[in-house]
Amino acid sequence: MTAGPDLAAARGLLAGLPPSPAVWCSGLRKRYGRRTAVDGVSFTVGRGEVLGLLGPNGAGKTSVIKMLLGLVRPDAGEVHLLGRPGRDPRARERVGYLPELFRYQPWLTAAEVLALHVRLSGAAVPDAEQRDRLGLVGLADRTGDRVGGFSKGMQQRLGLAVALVARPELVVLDEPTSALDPLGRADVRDVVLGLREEGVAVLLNSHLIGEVERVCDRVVVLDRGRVAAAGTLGELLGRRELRLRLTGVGADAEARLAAAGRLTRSGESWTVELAGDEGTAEDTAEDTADVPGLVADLVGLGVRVHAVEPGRITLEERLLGILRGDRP
Ligand SMILES: Nc1ncnc2c1ncn2[C@@H]1O[C@H](COP(=O)(O)OP(=O)(O)OP(=O)(O)O)[C@@H](O)[C@H]1O
Repeated sequence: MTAGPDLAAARGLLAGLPPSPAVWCSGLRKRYGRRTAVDGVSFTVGRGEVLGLLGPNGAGKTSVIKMLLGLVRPDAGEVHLLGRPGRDPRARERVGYLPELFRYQPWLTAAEVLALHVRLSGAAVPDAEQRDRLGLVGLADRTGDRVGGFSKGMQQRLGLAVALVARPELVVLDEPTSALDPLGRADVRDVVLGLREEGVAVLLNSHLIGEVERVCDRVVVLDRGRVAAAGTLGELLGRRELRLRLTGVGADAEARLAAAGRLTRSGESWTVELAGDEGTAEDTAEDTADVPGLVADLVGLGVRVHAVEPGRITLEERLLGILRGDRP
């Protein structure tokens, strides 16, 4: 008896399935002494997805990240990274990690730190590509300088280059912008968006909610070691709105407004709830609805348009609501 045809059939079936998620964790639990830091946390990060981990100080974010990466042993729960069990050291081969706190050997230059990490990872990354990574994080003109003389922000940029240098399929960034100036934060935002375009998954732990709102596809909110909320920004923040101040609205114009979405009115102020909106907050309402077309139609119907303003609640407002226990 040969196993050939069965094996081939099984391979065929597997090949037809979607790739395993970049991160899959279930029932993660961790106690430190009598304190429960993480209490039954489960979530996934899809391939090429940017997931934001949010929550107040001490919520368990860094503990979860360390359990995912095998740096802290969970008391319970399971982890799979890129389709391999977390216990398997090969699971971490294609994972880049920027820790919250780290220090590189101060006597090494930035290029040497990168070369060292390439060697540790076992990946074959040519020198030119390593230099590119330093350029990407804004250190192109400091490659030959010793890390001991780097500012905190420059060290964090180098940490990001280290996380990215071995061509990871999953990048875990624990507070990547805590030491960065606004320009540096914008750079990291661009780096994360670039990774998503390349199909690299990113798990981002950040207290800068605006940053999370701009780059993340989905968000997991931790509170006292548990998942307090999870979902896409569209799901967490609700539908986007278009607020208009209009005069001279006749029946035809009102019908045109109602065709764009659910309509409410208070005097001259009209609010249209835009339908079918699941994008990141980077997109504005104008991206998902034909706002110029709507305005042109209204003007054509004799309406005077005084103001048009896209809006919805911010992630910060929603996060505070979740942590206070408000219903969505
Ligand atoms: N090594 C440790 N020993 C004892 N307690 C710990 C340890 N690491 C974390 N804790 C505790 O676990 C809880 C969660 O900590 P963790 O660092 O995971 O939170 P966090 O959400 O990352 O917080 P922050 O936003 O302040 O970085 C806290 O109560 C913390 O005191």
